[in-house]
Amino acid sequence: MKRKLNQDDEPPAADAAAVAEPEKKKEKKEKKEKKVVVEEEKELSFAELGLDPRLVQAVAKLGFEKPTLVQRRAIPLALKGEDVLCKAKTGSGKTAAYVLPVLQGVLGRKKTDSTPHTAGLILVPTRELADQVHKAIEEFSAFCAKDITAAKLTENVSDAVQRSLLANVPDVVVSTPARAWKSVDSGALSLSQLQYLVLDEADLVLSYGYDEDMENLSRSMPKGVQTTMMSATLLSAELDTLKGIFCRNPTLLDLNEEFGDEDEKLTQYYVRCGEDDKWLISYLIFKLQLIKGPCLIFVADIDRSYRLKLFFEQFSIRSCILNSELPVNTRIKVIEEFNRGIYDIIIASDERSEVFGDEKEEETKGEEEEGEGEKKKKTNKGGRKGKRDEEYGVSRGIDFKNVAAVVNFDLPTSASSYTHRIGRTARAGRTGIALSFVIPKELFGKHKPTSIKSCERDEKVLAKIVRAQGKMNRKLEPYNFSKEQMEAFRYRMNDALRAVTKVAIREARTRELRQELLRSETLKRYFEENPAELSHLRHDGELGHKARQQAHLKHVPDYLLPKEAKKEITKGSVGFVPFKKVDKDKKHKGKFGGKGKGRSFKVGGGRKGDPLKTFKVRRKK
Ligand SMILES: Nc1ncnc2c1ncn2[C@@H]1O[C@H](COP(=O)(O)OP(=O)(O)OP(=O)(O)O)[C@@H](O)[C@H]1O
Repeated sequence: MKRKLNQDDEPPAADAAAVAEPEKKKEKKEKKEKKVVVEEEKELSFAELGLDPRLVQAVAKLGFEKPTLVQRRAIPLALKGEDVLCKAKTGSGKTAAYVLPVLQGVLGRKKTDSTPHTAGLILVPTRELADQVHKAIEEFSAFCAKDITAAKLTENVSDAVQRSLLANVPDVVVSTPARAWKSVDSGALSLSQLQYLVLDEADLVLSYGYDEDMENLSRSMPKGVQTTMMSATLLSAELDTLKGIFCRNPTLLDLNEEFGDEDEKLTQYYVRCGEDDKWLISYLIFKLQLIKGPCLIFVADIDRSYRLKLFFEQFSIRSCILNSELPVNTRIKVIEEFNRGIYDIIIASDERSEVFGDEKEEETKGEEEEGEGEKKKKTNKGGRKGKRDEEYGVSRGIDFKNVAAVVNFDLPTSASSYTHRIGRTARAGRTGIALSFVIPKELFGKHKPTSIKSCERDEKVLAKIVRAQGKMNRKLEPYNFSKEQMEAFRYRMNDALRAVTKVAIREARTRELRQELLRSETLKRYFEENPAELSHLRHDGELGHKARQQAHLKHVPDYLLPKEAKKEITKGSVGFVPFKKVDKDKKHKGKFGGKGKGRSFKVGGGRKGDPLKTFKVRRKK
């Protein structure tokens, strides 16, 4: 925050001599503070932050013209050797803010000391995030030749492969705490000469059931390791815990407070509606393309994600699924391909509350208590279930590119989950929309087939979300759909819902899993040899073998569309949404402009060239 100098505090003349000395000091201090302001206004370049020219060259290649606020503030502190605890909004560029100083440190050491040792450890809560951070390190060190090596420990490889990876003594290691500790414990990774420790999504790293691993790791590190911790949502109690474990005397940067109205690029809406209405509205939004561009839909659990996908398939709306059951390679590839513009819709199950069922209440309670008392330390060890990957997560830290909208089909159970989910859009200064469905208390449980337990507290959670967003100078606005016009589509929605039975969901879930496992393992080698062919493996194909197919639902007949012009949901469009599509090119695009146009995906040679086709045939034999 830019500080104003107070010029009204002139001391009385008689006291002037007595205060002369402190005054001088005060002036000096004020000058110093002023300098900070001037520097801020000047908006230093990456080079002016004191970074190595090779790193500056790399960020330039990535198209980063100037450092973001968090980079301007955190990088100089880290370069000075200070511990930093930083709270800055989602998508504000925290990755570069902590990676660049670590790389700079490694480069600096290599000038005088060429003995190999792991100098930097970056801990993240999920494997998806580890993959992303590892890629960022590779990009930022693109001009450092072989001076910087990095490894991630989150791949599905055997212990032997992991060992050989670490035998090369990478300068920087990216991992989840559990995998880092496993490697340290087995002797494959040595932290004895560690200089830099980073905890990204620091609050989650601690609350994910990693506390024991973190304590073990902290005991394996030398004293005086420089520590940086980042998150968009750090509570004061969490900060205290983190400080207690790792930091000497950290500098706290709370940049969320410096974020003004005028910087806001995210528009947030919520829709209060019945349990079945959200299926109806979602059908209309996506069939009539009221939201344009790539979209992320969050649902409460895995079954729900398949249900929504199968429901959409009834209307020929294509989507991909992300959940913790899918192999990590598939998950990472879906994210990559979404970022390349291959898919329009991802349905992600945000299972943190499902996997750590017991924690859910505690988390919400903790937020209620925020500011009043200590947030309880979470213990998640007991809550883990089934074969799901405990290190799965896509609402935290993942840099989905160009997401036009985040739809909270099911509202999360806490305000901080909401902040991270909606943070997948409006990143890096872009605009975006968040739309959340909220089930009012009086409508909860009224439509049994679509009712889920987590929505019972929607109203309470919404109140917390509004408060938490308010603290960041953000607001949510109500969005109303015209009930009358929606009604015309209700019977189609009911037809589709009826076709998506529990059996169909179970079958789709098993089938998808089997298929992805097979693709992931069997085809791995083939695609390693033929990387260009990877794009043949689409993840938004149809699952609906068992779901009754109803051709009439695939199109929207003219008579159903109201006369008013169709308007897409955009910033500032609060209130009534008429549905008719105005599209001059309608004739050329098919009656209702079907999915896939604009972001069309074409693989060389169509189905003929699709290796999966042959693969499938072989499997059937
Ligand atoms: N200085 C910059 N100029 C332009 N783009 C940038 C700059 N710094 C980062 N970006 C881009 O901004 C996007 C968001 O960055 P990043 O993922 O580091 O955000 P974050 O603050 O870590 O978000 P989250 O809280 O969700 O983890 C990325 O696509 C990144 O490439």
